[in-house]
Parts: sequence; structure tokens; C-alpha cells
Amino acid sequence: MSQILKQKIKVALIQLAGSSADKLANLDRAKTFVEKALLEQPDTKLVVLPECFNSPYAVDKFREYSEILSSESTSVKVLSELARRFKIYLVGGSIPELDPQTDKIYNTALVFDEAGKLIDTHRKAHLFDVAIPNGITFQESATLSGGEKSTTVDTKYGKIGVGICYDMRFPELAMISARKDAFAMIYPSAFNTVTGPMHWHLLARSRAIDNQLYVILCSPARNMESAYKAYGHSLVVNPRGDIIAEAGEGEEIIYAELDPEDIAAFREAVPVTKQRRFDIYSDISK
Ligand SMILES: O=C(O)CCC(=O)C(=O)O
Repeated sequence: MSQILKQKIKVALIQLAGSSADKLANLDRAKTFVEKALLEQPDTKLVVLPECFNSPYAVDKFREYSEILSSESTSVKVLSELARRFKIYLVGGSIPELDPQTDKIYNTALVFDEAGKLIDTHRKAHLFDVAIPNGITFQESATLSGGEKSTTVDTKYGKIGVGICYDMRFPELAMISARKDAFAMIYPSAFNTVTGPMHWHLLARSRAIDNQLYVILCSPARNMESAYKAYGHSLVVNPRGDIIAEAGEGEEIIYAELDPEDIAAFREAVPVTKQRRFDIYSDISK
């Protein structure tokens, strides 16, 4: 069996305290916590930050906090330096991105390699536009545009699929990455205290068992003073659908080991990856 994950690797998920209005302070906090993770568990190879970790998660703030991505942009510089310094792959959460060609704003995840190179970006494809009676109303599409691609990134350990938060509700992105042999789907996220209890664990476990790969959700810590109350509960689910690491609601770092044997063993035991009937699924790709 081909090994889609080439060796065991340790991941760290940084459940950072809710992003303040001070972008540089948020970046500094992210830096402190990445340093802490590598000090606590120096064999960590992959680090994940939450959605919109350096700006308020607010529709009317995305433009103000947005950056044009380049090697000189503030967040890229800080994240790239961290990845290079600790020789880690860093899924640097997401930040509001301004595309200077189109003047559109995106919610964009940044992926750095161990040399600090920005190797890929994922622009949130499905925008969080919901109106739940007596619950939560949010309309990202008021100021954001949706990305144009699914994202599967090559690393020296194998491939990872990347989505952002609401993207996890759409099984297609995970399925596309899984079919390209990704060993994990990684979603920087920020569910809330309404939809978190309803669906957070269920969605993570569903994407994991649909595709028999690891699913990694990294949330900000909950801040009841903030207008947007993040759910917390960052987690890692294994290919069998078991939660192997989970944070509480406060600021913390959680770690998990991803093991190629776990992927292989479960795929062998329940061989859905070999039993797909693509001959009868053509309808849904129309
Ligand atoms: O899908 C949900 O319930 C939450 C999604 C969300 O908070 C987001 O996309 O930022």
C-alpha cells in the first residue's frame, strides 16, 4: 500500500485568544505561542493557527485589516520567519487578503514550508452567510469574495488539503484532496457558540470517516467579551473518526501524533477508498 503519510509526525494546534483590534499584538501573541509549542514539544513538524487570528472576525473590519500578499507584508514576514526558524510547516491560520488587481477581499489561509517559503494559499471558498433564528446572523459575502479553487499542498511528509471553517460543511473539498492522496484536511476555523455545539465535532468526524484521513480544526479561544464568540474545542480526528486531541474553551496548545499505520490499518479494515463507484456518481459533478 502506498504511504500517503511518509512518517509519523507531530502537529500542534494553537488555540489563540480571540483576536484583538491590535494586529501587531495579535501577531506577537501568535509568535509567542508558536515558540512555546516548539519549546514544549521540539519534535513538532506542523503547526496550525486559527481563522482570522490577527484581526477581529467581523464583516466590517476585513478591508481595514487586509494585506496584499508579498514577502514584505506584515503577516507573511512574521509567519515565514517562524516557519524558517523552527523548520516547521506552518498553516498560518487565515488573514484578510486584498487582491490589488481586483480590489476584492478574501479570507485566506497561508501555508509555509520549513524554509519559510509561502508555498500555497487557500482563499475561503464558501462564505459564511447564515441567519439562524434566535442564534446567529453573519454575512461574510457583504465584504468578502469566495476563493476560486480547492487546495491540496505538497509537503515532504505527504499532501495536506486546506479549507477554512465553513468550507468543512462542503464535503467536496475534502473529497478532492483525499482523492489526490492527502493524509489530512486542515481547517483554520472559528465556529461560534451557536453552531459549534450543533455541528463542530460531527463535521470533523464526518470529513474524517468520509475520506479516512486526519481532520484538524484549529479555533480561536472563546472570549465572551468579544462580539463574535468563538467555540474553541480545537481538535484532531483520526481516520477512524476518533477524536485524538481536543482543547477546551480557553487559550491553549494541543498536540497530536499522526501515524501512517493508522491510515493504512483503517483503510484496510474498511476499504471504502477502494470501493468507490465513480461510474455512478457523474450526476453530482454537474
Ligand atoms: O459553519 C458554521 O457553523 C460556522 C462557520 C464559521 O464560523 C466560519 O466560516 O467562519
